[in-house]
Amino acid sequence: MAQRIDVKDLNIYYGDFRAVADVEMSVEPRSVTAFIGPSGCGKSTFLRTLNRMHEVIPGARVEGRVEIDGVDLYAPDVDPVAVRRQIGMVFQRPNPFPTMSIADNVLAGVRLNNRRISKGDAQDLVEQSLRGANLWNEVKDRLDRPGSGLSGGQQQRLCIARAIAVKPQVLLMDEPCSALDPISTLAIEDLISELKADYTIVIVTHNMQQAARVSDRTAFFNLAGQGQPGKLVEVDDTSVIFSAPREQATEDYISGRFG
Ligand SMILES: Nc1ncnc2c1ncn2[C@@H]1O[C@H](COP(=O)(O)OP(=O)(O)OP(=O)(O)O)[C@@H](O)[C@H]1O
Repeated sequence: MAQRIDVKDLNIYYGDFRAVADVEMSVEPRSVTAFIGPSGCGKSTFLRTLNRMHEVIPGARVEGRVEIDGVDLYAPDVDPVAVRRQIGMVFQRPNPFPTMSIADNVLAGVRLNNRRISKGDAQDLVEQSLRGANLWNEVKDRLDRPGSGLSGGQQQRLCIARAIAVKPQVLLMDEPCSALDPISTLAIEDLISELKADYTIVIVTHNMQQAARVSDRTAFFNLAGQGQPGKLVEVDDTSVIFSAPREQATEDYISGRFG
């Protein structure tokens, strides 16, 4: 299921404003890549171009290429809805459908995709996805209760279960732990490490320890100045970024000198 991502000469705009400039990078299948950098440097914007969510905003567009296993996501014959199905996204705040049951929350994406599914298959998929998200044991006796009755950390794992139920090839996570307590955060981090066996994962995080704990590769983004676009400064193995980065700006950021 996991796939490779190659980004080539990508420029990202909101109307006339170029928010991110000239990104070139690759993400290996079955790996976790963390995006780090100061606020406003374009990490979330860039993440959203990897499943064509960026262009949902009026006036927003990209130039350049994002290839998934060599296929350009932005080619004219590519259906953006199909792209968003292949490439799942988990957001900062857990966003289960509050009145929908836990089981129906897991199936929500599958149903939105108009996939017909028998009752038995649906039950299997609910179990498999909740197990995949390390949530099954906590909710198996209350699958018909509303998703909003879960704790924040459980809700976030429910959202991950919903994302993996559609069997995506890539999972994008935009600060998935920022609204969670430390125990739930560790649960999500463990889960990310397990999911890496099947998925290509990209995570935006403000938490440097988290980047160091969960990711194989880290990409550092920065702003050249006010009103300037964000740029990818360097991407390397996480151990290298945190011990011997090539760029002074990276060193300054990870050592807490700015950002
Ligand atoms: N919907 C939008 N319309 C116009 N400009 C936007 C929009 N969303 C973000 N921007 C701008 O794009 C730039 C990058 O923002 P983005 O949210 O991607 O940065 P970020 O690195 O993820 O920041 P943070 O760490 O604070 O979440 C910023 O200048 C921001 O103001």
